Amino acid sequence: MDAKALWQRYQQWLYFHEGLGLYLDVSRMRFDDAFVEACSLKFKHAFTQMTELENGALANPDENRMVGHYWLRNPDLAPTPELTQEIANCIEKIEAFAEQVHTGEIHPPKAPLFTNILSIGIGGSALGPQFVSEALVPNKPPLAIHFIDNTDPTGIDRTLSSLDEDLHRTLVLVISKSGGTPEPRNGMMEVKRVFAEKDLDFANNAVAITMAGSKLDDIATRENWLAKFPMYDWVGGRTSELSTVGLVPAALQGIDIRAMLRGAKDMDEANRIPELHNNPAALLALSWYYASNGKGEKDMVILPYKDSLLLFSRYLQQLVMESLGKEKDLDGNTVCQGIAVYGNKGSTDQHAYVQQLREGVPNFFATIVEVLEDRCGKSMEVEPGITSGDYLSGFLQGTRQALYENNRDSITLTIAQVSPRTVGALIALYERAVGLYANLVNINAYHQPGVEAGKKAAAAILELQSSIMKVLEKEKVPISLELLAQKVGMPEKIESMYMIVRHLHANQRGVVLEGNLGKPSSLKVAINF
Ligand SMILES: O=P(O)(O)OC[C@H]1O[C@H](O)[C@H](O)[C@@H](O)[C@@H]1O
Repeated sequence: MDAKALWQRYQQWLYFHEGLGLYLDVSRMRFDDAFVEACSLKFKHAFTQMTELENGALANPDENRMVGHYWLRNPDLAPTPELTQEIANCIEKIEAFAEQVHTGEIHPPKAPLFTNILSIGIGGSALGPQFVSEALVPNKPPLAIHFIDNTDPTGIDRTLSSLDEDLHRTLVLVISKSGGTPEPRNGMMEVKRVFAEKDLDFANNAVAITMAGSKLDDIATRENWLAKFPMYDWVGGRTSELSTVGLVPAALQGIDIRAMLRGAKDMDEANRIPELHNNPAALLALSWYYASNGKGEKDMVILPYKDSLLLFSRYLQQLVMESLGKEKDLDGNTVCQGIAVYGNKGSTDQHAYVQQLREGVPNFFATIVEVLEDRCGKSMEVEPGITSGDYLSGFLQGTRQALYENNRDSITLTIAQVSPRTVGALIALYERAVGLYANLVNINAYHQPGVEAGKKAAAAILELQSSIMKVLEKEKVPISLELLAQKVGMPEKIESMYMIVRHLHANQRGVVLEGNLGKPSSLKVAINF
């Protein structure tokens, strides 16, 4: 396409939301009018489905759940007046709590103020808060946030040692929708132990964010924790950033949560317009559908040209991949759907993997995120008439052009600045695009059956470890792995047993291995009495 035609196409497809100062350019996605026409019926259906979902339909059929994250930023949409009231009350409660913490009305027993937050959670209970903190935390936040988002002992130690002397001034948020996920449970137990070692009462510093009646909820009630905030059955983990999960840590860090909610609400309104051209989420979904051939054939590379949006791709990874990565469609056909997401930031990535994007395997489409505001205030000139921000902007345009010239498609999403309002809008935009895309490919975006398989397998490994220890405790002399597997009664699990005992051996857990560690058949295993 020549420059003139491309400029026409750019103008034809450019979406602009005036209130949010948000532009979406899909002109560099090479779909033609026939493709758009062919999709229009599918979109008609998707818009209807989305309206039903917002009205409270059981849009997550397997789990028999409503899907209500859109109500969080517009409580009037909730299907009952009680829910509307509950959502509104909850936001007020969060604001009041943050205010009391900031003023010191709520304070730790041995200090006038809380100065830190330790957020313990994983998946949807970590990625949103991490993304938002990185994007929006003010320079001198009232409380500085730290995360434990795994069950990695070294990671836990590192986070705890960074808090060290401040632990007594640390507000610990334990975030788990289900309240039964092992990783945050372990994190909580490890943190509790350190509190006890320092003679601090954990309950005075602890806040639970979970569903009513969950295991975590029970613990928080029994131990009389400082505060509890509810999570709802009808909000999925990966769409929970604008629920208590994201709003409590954001408010505590001094981030304007009302502005985030407003941004999301405005975006939702734009995304309800049932016209492809005028609906930014639909334009995204259309672009994804085109690029991936409706089958996830291409990966989504997220390239924000702004350091503070670094975690956007990691946040989107869960939102997109856990929602769209499904084996079965809604009719039970095997479809193995999904779109892989990765990314980091520009222009940094131009010095890393953009080489492959430009010239290598063409298995992706890029989403370039542009932020118009370079910085708060004026910039110095690094060359006559040129600032660092001009460079960033130039690199962005250069990459977009270089990709296009080599037949690599891209979407460009532009926001005026990174603010609570635009971040709220970005979250809402992608939540809706994922929902629409799921409708286009006829899958349930709101369950995650595949995650369970890994969890069950992990639980089986821990059970196997207990069985191994029982057998070894009775053995007087070291035994081979083969004999161990026989005695445990699961010869087919010998490889897992090897991995378990090797791990125990490496961690002074009372199991010793004799022989060549790299030759499992040579090994003898015993309890180190
Ligand atoms: O918030 P939680 O219930 O602890 O869940 C945390 C995460 O774990 C699960 O494995 C799910 O796949 C995620 O969607 C969820 O966000």
